[in-house]
Amino acid sequence: MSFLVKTTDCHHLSSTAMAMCSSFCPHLPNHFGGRPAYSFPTKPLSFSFKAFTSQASNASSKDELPTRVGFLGLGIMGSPMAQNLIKSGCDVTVWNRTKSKCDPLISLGAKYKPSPEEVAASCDVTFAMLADPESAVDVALGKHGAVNGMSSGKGYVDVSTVDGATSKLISGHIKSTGASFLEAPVSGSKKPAEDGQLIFLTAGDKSLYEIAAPLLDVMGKSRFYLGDVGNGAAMKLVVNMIMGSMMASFSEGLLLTEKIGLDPKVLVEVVSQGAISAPMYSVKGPSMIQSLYPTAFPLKHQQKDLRLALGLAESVSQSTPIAATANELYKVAKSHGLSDEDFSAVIEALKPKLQQ
Ligand SMILES: NC(=O)C1=CN([C@@H]2O[C@H](COP(=O)(O)OP(=O)(O)OC[C@H]3O[C@@H](n4cnc5c(N)ncnc54)[C@H](OP(=O)(O)O)[C@@H]3O)[C@@H](O)[C@H]2O)C=CC1
Ligand SMILES: O=CCCC(=O)O
Repeated sequence: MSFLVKTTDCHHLSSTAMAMCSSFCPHLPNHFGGRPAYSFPTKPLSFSFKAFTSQASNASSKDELPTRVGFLGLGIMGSPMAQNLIKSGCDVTVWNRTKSKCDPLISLGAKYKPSPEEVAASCDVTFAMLADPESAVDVALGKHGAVNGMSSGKGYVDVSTVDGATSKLISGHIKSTGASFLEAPVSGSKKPAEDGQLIFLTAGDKSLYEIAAPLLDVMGKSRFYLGDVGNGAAMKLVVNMIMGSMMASFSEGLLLTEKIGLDPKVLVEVVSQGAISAPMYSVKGPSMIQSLYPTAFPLKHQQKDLRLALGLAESVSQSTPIAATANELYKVAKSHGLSDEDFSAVIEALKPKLQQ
């Protein structure tokens, strides 16, 4: 396993890597320049940019470096991620099931293709940010799916949160075309996506990881390479399993505080100063107290992640009673029409009117 955190400059990158960054996205050095400093021990990245271009069916000289990036799925996460790629100077082609969501990106300079197949065919690296396993499979492998546009020298990077089996299925089909596959689900929500501060949990073809690294660095603050396909998906599910339980527990605390006559706003402040402090509590607590749930991470996706994490735990006979209980609460919240609210709306499932 290896990981890398964004730095203020590109001094940690080899000159080859820098050349590659600039080739993907001409404005990358400036983009890196404004970021917060982190230092970390990491192996120097060895980019195989030339190797990649030599495999590309449409790259015949150094002047035709693979600069074309596809983006499939422009929801809460995909839109800002694609937007950051465009702003950093990448040549981005977008597709979304609901076409109108492409329009703001087209205004920013993105190209549009009417199917995932056509995006993949016209791009060197194609990202997919889709709702769930079903949509990830549909877009990759369905009629006019991305797989039909893939070929040797191209790469498919699935950043959706899915289970390992789904990721392996997609990987198998993509690789059968001669293309490379990387799973790269993200930790971090709407605001980190807007700010280019996501955390990528990647696994799959190491060569594609290295090729995609400058693009991941435009969209994120750090990236982990975890080995075989399935490991990135599994890590993401474990993280979100913990998060779902934390939110359910926090919800109980807020409601109990209020019921015993204490001020839940004070609870949020106390929690923020102690060992269990987490940005999630400080960010979401004040709106939860007002019963407001502006959507950053849809509740339906949190429940999907708990469901998939429970399946993962089951597959290795690991007991996860807390996550299982939390999952039930999210299911109750969903059944009361809260699917598209933020996942912090799970607190509603603990209020008497919803418990009947
Ligand atoms: N929001 C968050 O905070 C985070 C979300 N994630 C994960 O990222 C992924 C995307 O999340 P998010 O952007 O919030 O979700 P959204 O619900 O906002 O977007 C989902 C995207 O998937 C598309 N889609 C859904 N079903 C289909 C289908 N059958 N065929 C084609 N496209 C489909 C939607 O298209 P359309 O616009 O047409 O509906 C949309 O582009 C999920 O896997 C989620 O778990 C990961 C980290 C954080
Ligand atoms: O999958 C969603 C994760 C949300 C977050 O990490 O804040």
